[in-house]
Amino acid sequence: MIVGVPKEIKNHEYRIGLTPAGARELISHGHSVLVQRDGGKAIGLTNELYERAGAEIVDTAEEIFKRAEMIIKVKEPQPVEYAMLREGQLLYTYLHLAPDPAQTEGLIKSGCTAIAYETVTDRKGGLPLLAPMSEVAGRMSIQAGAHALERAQGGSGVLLGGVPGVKPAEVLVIGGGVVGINAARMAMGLNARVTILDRSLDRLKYLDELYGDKITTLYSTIDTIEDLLPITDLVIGAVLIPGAAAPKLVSRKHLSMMRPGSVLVDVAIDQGGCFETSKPTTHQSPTYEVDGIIHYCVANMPGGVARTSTFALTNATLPFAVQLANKGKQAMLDDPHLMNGLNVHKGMITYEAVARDLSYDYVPAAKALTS
Ligand SMILES: NC(=O)C1=CN([C@@H]2O[C@H](COP(=O)(O)OP(=O)(O)OC[C@H]3O[C@@H](n4cnc5c(N)ncnc54)[C@H](O)[C@@H]3O)[C@@H](O)[C@H]2O)C=CC1
Ligand SMILES: CC(=O)C(=O)O
Ligand SMILES: [Mg+2]
Repeated sequence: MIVGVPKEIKNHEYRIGLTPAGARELISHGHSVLVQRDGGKAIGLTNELYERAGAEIVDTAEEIFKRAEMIIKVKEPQPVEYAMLREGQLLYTYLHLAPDPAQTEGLIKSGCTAIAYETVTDRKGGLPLLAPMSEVAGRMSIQAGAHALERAQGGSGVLLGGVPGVKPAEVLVIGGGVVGINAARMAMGLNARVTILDRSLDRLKYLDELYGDKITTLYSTIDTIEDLLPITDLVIGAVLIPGAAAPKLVSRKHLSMMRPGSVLVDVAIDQGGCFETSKPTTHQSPTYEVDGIIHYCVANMPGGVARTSTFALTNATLPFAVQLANKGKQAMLDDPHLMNGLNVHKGMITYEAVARDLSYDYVPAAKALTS
């Protein structure tokens, strides 16, 4: 199969869908890999490294989309990209369709077969292709929040760890999954006081067993959130209902309960955000203020540490990429976990939460693939 890797075009997105080592693995299985010129240059993955791995360097995205049978990317296709997709072509990338009707329509119109990293599953019930970027974003969320708390950034001027004689900041992490646990670890490491909320009692039990009295675990309800907001300096939004639009857990009226200059970091923004006042921001202009509260809502946080993130992403995506290149759509029929990644096929929506949130008919993936 011909596999194409275009340069990412989202604002300050320096990740690339495949490392040179990943390209070499695909080529060793008999596939051809096309990489857009300078696609990895910003993070030291030069054209020469890809060529040494056996890949062909191609000048334009147009040529990649034209020649490749499978496109491997990082972020959801932008309008100029989904306009270039076609029926029979595989698209393997993050999609986050539920909050993005325009992209969904674009993919439907293209007729392509679109596999979303964020809904591929594993045997343990996890999301193995989302997890590495959630680890990155969870860890970054505390750095981003700490910076936004600085007075010159509009924050309240609180240092997360405090100092001897001055109390540390209160960090509230809503959602104790992969983002949540990584955020909590970083916040604890900086000596902040950490509370984690979740709706999964199993997850709260796990976190409690792991961290004991270093954190507080609480069941997530509106009451719990309202009790905590007035004493919280930094809130991390880290909830997920796979594939679905994020539930809104902090409303605009809640902002007035918080101390001015407190910070909300909405990591769940790629699924539409879990705070009512969230709107996607970029690395170029990551924060804005609503009612005295600083919001950080960067939808591609891992792009900020693109080198680490690119290696972490390819480590996770490569085994499935090899299966897809080897077997085409049969790879999904052979592996139910990969099939869970299928969101759109030949104009059909094959992921139930996306169909429900955007009011499309739902066609189960197995049926769509065999129709
Ligand atoms: N902005 C960015 O750059 C990035 C965003 N993300 C996003 O971060 C979000 C979280 O991802 P993961 O941690 O990997 O998901 P996860 O599935 O590991 O964890 C989500 C947790 O939220 C909990 N949850 C669901 N509803 C809840 C509620 N009402 N209250 C409290 N907890 C609730 C679940 O029980 C689960 O433990 C996702 O939307 C993901 O796409 C991930 C990476 C990068
Ligand atoms: C998961 C995601 O949205 C990202 O890595 O940018
Ligand atoms: Mg998006």
